Amino acid sequence: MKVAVLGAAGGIGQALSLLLKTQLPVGTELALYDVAPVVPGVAVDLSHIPTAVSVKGYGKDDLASALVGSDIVLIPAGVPRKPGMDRSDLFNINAGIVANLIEAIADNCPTACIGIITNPVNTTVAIAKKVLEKKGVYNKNKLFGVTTLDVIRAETFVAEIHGKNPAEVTVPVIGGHSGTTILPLLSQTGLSFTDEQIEALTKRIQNAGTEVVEAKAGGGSATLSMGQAAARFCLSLVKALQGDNSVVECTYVETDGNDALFFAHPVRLGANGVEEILSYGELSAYEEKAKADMLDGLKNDIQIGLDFVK
Ligand SMILES: NC(=O)C1=CN([C@@H]2O[C@H](COP(=O)(O)OP(=O)(O)OC[C@H]3O[C@@H](n4cnc5c(N)ncnc54)[C@H](O)[C@@H]3O)[C@@H](O)[C@H]2O)C=CC1
Ligand SMILES: O=C([O-])CC(=O)C(=O)O
Repeated sequence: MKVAVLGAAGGIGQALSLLLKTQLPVGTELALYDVAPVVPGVAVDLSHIPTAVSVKGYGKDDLASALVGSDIVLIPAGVPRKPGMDRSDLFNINAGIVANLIEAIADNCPTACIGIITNPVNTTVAIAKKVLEKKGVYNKNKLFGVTTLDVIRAETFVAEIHGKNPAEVTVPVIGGHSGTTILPLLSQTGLSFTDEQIEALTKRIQNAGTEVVEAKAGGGSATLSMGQAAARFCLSLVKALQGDNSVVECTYVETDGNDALFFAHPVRLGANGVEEILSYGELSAYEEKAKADMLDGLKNDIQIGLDFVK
């Protein structure tokens, strides 16, 4: 098994790479790529941790070598938000970065599962689809927008309110990954909430990225919690690729278009990536309305991505 992290020297990239070095199965190869000259150093640093996962750093001109043979490619490359910005304000810089990296994936490891972290996720995943299609290697079962951070935040905040261990709480989060497109399904937690709690919790989960951006006061956005979220997603994918058919994660994937072309759903993973897109079940009236209200915005975000690739 080979896992590549593109943008590995960044805030997310380093946290994620540390977690993967310590948690990937024995014998895994971890390839760390970044345009920042520190990346070989990050790899040497991690290589001193005594686990049976080999780590190698790849600089700016070595993208092809980093990618060849990869089974999973995770992409946290790109710029993060500063206070006052929306995720969509990152489009101008990050769209081109993602498109170039995806082209290289198409050329060097066209059958890899790709997890896109770079914002705006609602749009960058659509860019990836188009680039892969143009290269003739698109497989919708292997392209994922990583929305796991919304899930772990929802689990944390719900556990806090109910005085529970977060490990015992499950909250599906559907839709997209920005503002109101993030839709936590509190009705499916098996726990009860007042209307006021539902309103406040939903808003907190939707604005949690901004909560971090403001607290970091110009120093970036969520990196450590995102590292944890991406590691959870990657380890689930590894398990599934190795034959476990029972792994379910919420992730932003291409759907039949019932809601929008891309929509985060609970997804059963397997040896070929998406094994089955699971129904998100019945929504409460509050959730139905929240979904109806955000769909046009999400579809617009997706269209911007599709239109970006000529
Ligand atoms: N999906 C999600 O839930 C989340 C997504 N993000 C997004 O993740 C991205 C990265 O965030 P951070 O790690 O905090 O930023 P960062 O600035 O700390 O790291 C980004 C890294 O990407 C590298 N990079 C830039 N262009 C590159 C290229 N063409 N190829 C390879 N590497 C390249 C930079 O050198 C840097 O090391 C941002 O777009 C951010 O908005 C952040 C948090 C959550
Ligand atoms: O808010 C941001 O810009 C980063 C992000 O996607 C998150 O933390 O959910």
